[in-house]
Amino acid sequence: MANVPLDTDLMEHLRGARRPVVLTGAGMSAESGVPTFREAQSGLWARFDPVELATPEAFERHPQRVLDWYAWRREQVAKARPHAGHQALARWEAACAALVIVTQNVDGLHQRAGSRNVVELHGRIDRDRCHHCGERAETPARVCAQCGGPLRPDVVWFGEMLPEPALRRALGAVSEADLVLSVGTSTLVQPAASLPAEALAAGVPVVEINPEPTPLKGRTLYRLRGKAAEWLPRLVA
Ligand SMILES: CC(C)NC(=O)[C@H](Cc1c[nH]c2ccccc12)NC(=O)[C@H](CCCC/N=C(/NCCC(=O)O)S[C@H]1O[C@H](COP(=O)(O)OP(=O)(O)OC[C@H]2O[C@@H](n3cnc4c(N)ncnc43)[C@H](O)[C@@H]2O)[C@@H](O)[C@H]1O)NC(=O)OCc1ccccc1
Repeated sequence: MANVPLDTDLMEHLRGARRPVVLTGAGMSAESGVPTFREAQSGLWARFDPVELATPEAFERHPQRVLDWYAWRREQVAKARPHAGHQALARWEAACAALVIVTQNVDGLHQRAGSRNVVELHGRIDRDRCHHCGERAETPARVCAQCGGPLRPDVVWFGEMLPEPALRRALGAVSEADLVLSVGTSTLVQPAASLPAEALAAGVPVVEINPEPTPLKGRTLYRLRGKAAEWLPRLVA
């Protein structure tokens, strides 16, 4: 990848972008040691499908199993450190205050790298909230201080609606964007996956960074085959 010359057209879009939006998925955190959603099932969790564990139904049926899975993932996130790709995006934000990062990741690595304009579509794994009343838990506890309900990670589970303010900010940013990057996402989970597709439908240049092919296609799509920590530092001055 390193010696692949960068398309001049693409470089012009990067240099000229005034309202860039960067969409990130699990692949953005892979080089920081956080396994992607598809890879998260190793060792004792190998026999569970993540899409099944990350549901309100699984929590109601097997609360301890779901809490143990999140405890395991929290350890990995706590050990992880932002990589050169996260740092490049933080540098870009410092140079272009209008840059918005819209992430599906729940690990907070963008903020740890210094990025501020981060929209978290699927919540945060290092916080708890009440499964019944939604109240955030300030301190680690087993039940909600407000209603006594069970506490669970403050993430969006499959079948649950995304936080409305975050979704509105993401849709707004993409509708005003003059450049979109789609980094480390398989673009299979909705509604996040509709964001790069909408930008392409509007003829906005979209740069995809992924070592693997994804279903994303469109006239203004630039595919950069490779890894986030390798490509992003090359794209950002
Ligand atoms: C599986 C999928 C088909 N299901 C859905 O999309 C569902 C249901 C659904 C709604 N509409 C639909 C329409 C059609 C079909 C299904 C649906 N969506 C929902 O339920 C959403 C909520 C979705 C959010 C779920 N929560 C997550 N996370 C938080 C929890 C937690 O983390 O525990 S999703 C979770 O999985 C997703 C994983 O996707 P990716 O991030 O793309 O990661 P993945 O592992 O798949 O791929 C990694 C990629 O990186 C690449 N890569 C690897 N290494 C690198 C590298 N080094 N550099 C760059 N790239 C790299 C790989 O090649 C790969 O391409 C992320 O979003 C992640 O946040 N809610 C909802 O729609 O509510 C209203 C509603 C409700 C009911 C019914 C109708 C409507």
